[in-house]
Amino acid sequence: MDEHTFEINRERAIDYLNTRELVYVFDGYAGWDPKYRIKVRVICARAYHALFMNNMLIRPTAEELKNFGEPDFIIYNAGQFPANRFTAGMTSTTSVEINFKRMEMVILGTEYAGEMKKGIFSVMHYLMPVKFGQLSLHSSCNEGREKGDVTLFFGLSGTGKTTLSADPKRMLIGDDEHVWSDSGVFNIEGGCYAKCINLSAEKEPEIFNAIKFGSVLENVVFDPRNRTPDYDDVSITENTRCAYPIEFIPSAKIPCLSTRQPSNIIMLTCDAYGVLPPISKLTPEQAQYHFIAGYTSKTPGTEDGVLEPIPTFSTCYSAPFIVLHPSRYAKMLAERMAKHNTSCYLINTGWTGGKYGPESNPASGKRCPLKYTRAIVDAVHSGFFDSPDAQFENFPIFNLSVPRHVPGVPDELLNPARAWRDPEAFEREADKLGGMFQKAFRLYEDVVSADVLAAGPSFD
Ligand SMILES: Nc1ncnc2c1ncn2[C@@H]1O[C@H](COP(=O)(O)OP(=O)(O)O)[C@@H](O)[C@H]1O
Ligand SMILES: C=C(OP(=O)(O)O)C(=O)O
Repeated sequence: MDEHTFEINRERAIDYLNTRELVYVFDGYAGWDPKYRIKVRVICARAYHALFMNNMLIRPTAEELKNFGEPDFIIYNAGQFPANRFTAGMTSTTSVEINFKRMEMVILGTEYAGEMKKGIFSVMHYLMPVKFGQLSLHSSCNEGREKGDVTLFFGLSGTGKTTLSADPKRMLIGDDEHVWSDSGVFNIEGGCYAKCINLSAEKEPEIFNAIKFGSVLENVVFDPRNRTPDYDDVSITENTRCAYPIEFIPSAKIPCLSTRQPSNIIMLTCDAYGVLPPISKLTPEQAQYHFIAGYTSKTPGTEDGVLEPIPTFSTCYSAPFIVLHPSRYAKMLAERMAKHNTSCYLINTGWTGGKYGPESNPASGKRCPLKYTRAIVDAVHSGFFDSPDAQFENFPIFNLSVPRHVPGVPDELLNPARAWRDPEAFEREADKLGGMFQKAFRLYEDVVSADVLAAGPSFD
């Protein structure tokens, strides 16, 4: 989009806001480390958008608000009003745009509140590396209560960052956007944005209980007589959400930062082909390879038009939000992992025992039960994989180290070659996925070292 089109859309948004009797303004911070935080002003026509950003940004104290001054970044949210399709460069009535020169964001034609938080994330993906030399990441983060060890969970939407980081055994630093800085890790946000589809108190008690007065439920159907939400109702969309201040999670760590460097990185992928093992331990080269490849499946939910899991390669697990070449972030990641001796695991929260398919087909797999993924994450945190009890086997084509046993998880689930009913069908899918990785990675062949290139799938 050229600057002129931005100016037209900006003017349209401001004109629309000026027609409203009530306009809501919220000032807050992005970034818990005062050295790197930015001041954000949100100007919108819907109270729900203002409350959403009140929950999602870091709320200033009364004193901080008094001295807030001019914002570093402004969001004009006129989402109820469409963009003009006849404006040169516009292809639809929806427009979400950021102008880095003006440090402004303009929203027209969509009321999905998530656009605002992800807009700020895109700005941080520029400012952090370029202005401050720090690494922004699409990740959740938590910290051990006793050891203070920090884990980062990378992953595209729907892979389990929010679900797995809300762990009563650990302190929550944040569920979606972090910066790995020279002095530790800090959360960019002051709240969480959880998926509500099929939410239950039994499976996800922390998130279920965070939904209370002050939270914003978005697209969730509820009974107007008693205001009871129905989390199984997807009649509006599968992308039902709740935004709540992070302190609604009892184990949240306030301020949301750690001065410790990460001990573990968990790369979350949701593999609809059911090929990747529920857990494998990565070498530093494999960590770089998988970070750049960013393989996962988009699941029905966040993105419009996704009706079944669609395999995708979203570089840095963050393609829609990064603004620099992926190799910039990957290089910083490799340097930090080497300097701080950070271990890395690849966890498949997607399908096991077969690929995605109708339940009526006995050859179909199913999504890895959450209780097993949680047991696997617990094993990472207990140090099990570095203990003499851990035994690994090689997972061909992908050349991954897969444990033979993990406490609390059935052994047969751990190696897809054994978990599938039909070993030949598994081999066909593994070949297909390996080939897809090779094809997707061609884009990056010229910017990575030979070691990283060799860390991907191979048919030799
Ligand atoms: N094994 C699993 N691990 C993590 N999440 C799972 C698993 N199985 C099902 N889910 C569901 O998948 C969704 C993951 O979404 P979420 O944690 O919000 O992802 P993200 O924060 O990465 O966008 C949740 O609705 C969760 O209940
Ligand atoms: C808010 C979003 O991210 P996530 O699904 O990771 O919460 C989004 O992409 O709309």
